[in-house]
Amino acid sequence: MAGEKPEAEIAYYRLQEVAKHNSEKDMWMVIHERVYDVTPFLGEHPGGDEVLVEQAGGDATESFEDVAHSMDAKDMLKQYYIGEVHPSDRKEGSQNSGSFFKRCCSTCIIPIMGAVLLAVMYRFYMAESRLS
Ligand code: HEM
Repeated sequence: MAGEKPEAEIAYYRLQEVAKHNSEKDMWMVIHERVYDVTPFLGEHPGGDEVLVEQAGGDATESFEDVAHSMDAKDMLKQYYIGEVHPSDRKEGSQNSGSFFKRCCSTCIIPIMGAVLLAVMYRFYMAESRLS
């Protein structure tokens, strides 16, 4: 599977490079920070060529997700995978960017802070009720 390639084998592309491949003879696009060469898919896409042409050379993540493509469609992406967006061009907070630790921290910090606050309040409450 694409995401399982060892780090050294992964090809990284700058968005500037992806943008050059924007014709019907040579069409790349980005979906979730991954780069796909969809040239062979033109003429085969059940949603038509027009929508692909509109996204040619750009980031098609939003339009791809807006259509709520099936699992089969998501599986098909693998066939066209050629590499990843260069880390310097990734959007902050995107699904595929940042380390696991960074992503986990940003989602876990609020519940953890809430739990700590509750524990402190509980201890304070217990100490008060023992005094009275
Ligand atoms: C390589 C990328 C893409 C693949 C592999 C792909 C695959 C597919 C497949 C298999 C379908 C049939 C329905 C399904 O199984 O979900 C479909 C439908 C469709 N796709 Fe894509 N698609 C891609 C990119 C896009 C993009 C960038 C758009 C932009 C809007 C798009 C728009 C649509 C539309 C409008 C339909 C028709 C939905 C319907 O009739 O219900 N697709 N696509």
